[in-house]
Amino acid sequence: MAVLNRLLRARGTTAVNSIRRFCSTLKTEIDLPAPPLSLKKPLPLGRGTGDRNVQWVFLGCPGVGKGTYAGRLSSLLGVPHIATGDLVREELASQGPLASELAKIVNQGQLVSDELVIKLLSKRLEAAEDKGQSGFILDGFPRTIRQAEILEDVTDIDLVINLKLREEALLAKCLGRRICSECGGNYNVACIDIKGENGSPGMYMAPLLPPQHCESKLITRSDDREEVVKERLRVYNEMSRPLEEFYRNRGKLLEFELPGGIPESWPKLLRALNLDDDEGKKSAAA
Ligand SMILES: Nc1ncnc2c1ncn2[C@@H]1O[C@H](COP(=O)(O)OP(=O)(O)O)[C@@H](O)[C@H]1O
Repeated sequence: MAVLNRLLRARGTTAVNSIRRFCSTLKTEIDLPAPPLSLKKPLPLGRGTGDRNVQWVFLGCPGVGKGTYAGRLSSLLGVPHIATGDLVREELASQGPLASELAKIVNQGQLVSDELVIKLLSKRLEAAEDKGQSGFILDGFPRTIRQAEILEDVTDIDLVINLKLREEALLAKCLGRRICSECGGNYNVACIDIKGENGSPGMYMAPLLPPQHCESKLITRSDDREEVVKERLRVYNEMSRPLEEFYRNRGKLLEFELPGGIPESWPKLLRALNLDDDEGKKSAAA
């Protein structure tokens, strides 16, 4: 990890080479030219035999549903879904030396340091590599321009999906989030029903209720409290929103406005990604 720390202090050529060496253990094919990106036909990008798997990123505000759609696409495409928020929470739960400092940061809705997130992400990518997995769908990383630059130095990202949802739904979705403490299933008890007015359409998102055997084991994330969610939304706008421009300038950004809940949004997302004719896989992920 000293290599990463050096890189984070000075992103000079030597440091970049160091991280390239480091990341070559992750088999991220640093020197491969990025496959030509066309949002009309983003697939099959690197899905053929002997080629690498997709390397995608999900952007979007807290509560937008990055985890839900990244998870579904990861099952569909057979690539690991890597959520840095989950990695941070695992580190917190491990009660290691960093746990109490981390808890303070996360529960105030702030970002943890780039150094720590990169360390956790590198470990996770190494584990994926050890399991013979290739490609990834990143969710929650990068979250700052600095993280995006570091990622760009070490690998090619094919596509960045920017999920968008009406502002009034975001807070309610975060506050409605529930996790089963036993099986880890993610649910949402919020029922979002925005009436259409003055020409703007209404929107309905049904709750995603847990099965009966999970009902008594539901917990709420400690950072899904109203004041913390509002701070996370503010931090997102300040630190992460500039990533849209960063990836738009590179021709990698796919903007996707969620039209409603999973039943309406999932087929439309598949269509936007040119995955909709793959019926077998679609049902496998449903
Ligand atoms: N890439 C990152 N950089 C810095 N902090 C991160 C990153 N990813 C996750 N975190 C930390 O973990 C918390 C939870 O992340 P996540 O589950 O992705 O939340 P959200 O629902 O806000 O998208 C964040 O508020 C932040 O403290």
